[in-house]
Amino acid sequence: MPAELRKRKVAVLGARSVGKSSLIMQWAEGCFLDSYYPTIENSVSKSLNLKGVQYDCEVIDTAGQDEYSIFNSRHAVGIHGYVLVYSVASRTSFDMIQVLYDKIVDFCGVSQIPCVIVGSKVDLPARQVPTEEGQQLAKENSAAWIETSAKQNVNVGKVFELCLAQVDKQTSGKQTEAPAKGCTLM
Ligand SMILES: Nc1nc2c(ncn2[C@@H]2O[C@H](COP(=O)(O)OP(=O)(O)OP(=O)(O)O)[C@@H](O)[C@H]2O)c(=O)[nH]1
Repeated sequence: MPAELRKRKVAVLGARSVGKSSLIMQWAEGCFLDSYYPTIENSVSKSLNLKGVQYDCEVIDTAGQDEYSIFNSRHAVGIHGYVLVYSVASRTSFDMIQVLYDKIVDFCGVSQIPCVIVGSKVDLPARQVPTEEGQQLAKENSAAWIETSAKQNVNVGKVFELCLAQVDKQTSGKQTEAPAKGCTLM
């Protein structure tokens, strides 16, 4: 019997240079680049099979945000789930996570969104954001949470597995079409 198919569109957001593109590239292509090229916008597709379900994923890599960035409706319309990335070596990027989360729920008119909060670059020695603070932020927003290194390929696959699980948890789990308008309602 063919596996059940679920189509999922995921947006990856966060401050500039936190490693969004690197995370996606490591997940999709299995490679890492030390050089930095600011993203305008990009999308990557990949299929994966989890517990007998086939997920066809489209992942949107967005340009780095700051608190003054205007929220782009393309990052909410038709999106099933979110990956919000900060660098554990940047307190400013961590502070951006709640700002971004609030912008998304405000735009969508919902109280929570299927989301995984990611503390990236754990291989760097100069940590500014303790593990517990990341976990606490996720708890306060009913989000999943994980720390990663795209450079050392630590927990990269788990990011997207957690995101897909959050989507299934917060929707019927059966939805295969992206929402036609706005976010998935909670
Ligand atoms: N040490 C380390 N460096 C990383 C890691 N991930 C990304 N980088 C580096 O951080 C810089 C920025 O990475 P990008 O993936 O381009 O970051 P981004 O968030 O997509 O950046 P914007 O496009 O500006 O939003 C690059 O020089 C990467 O090589 C990591 O896990 N560890």
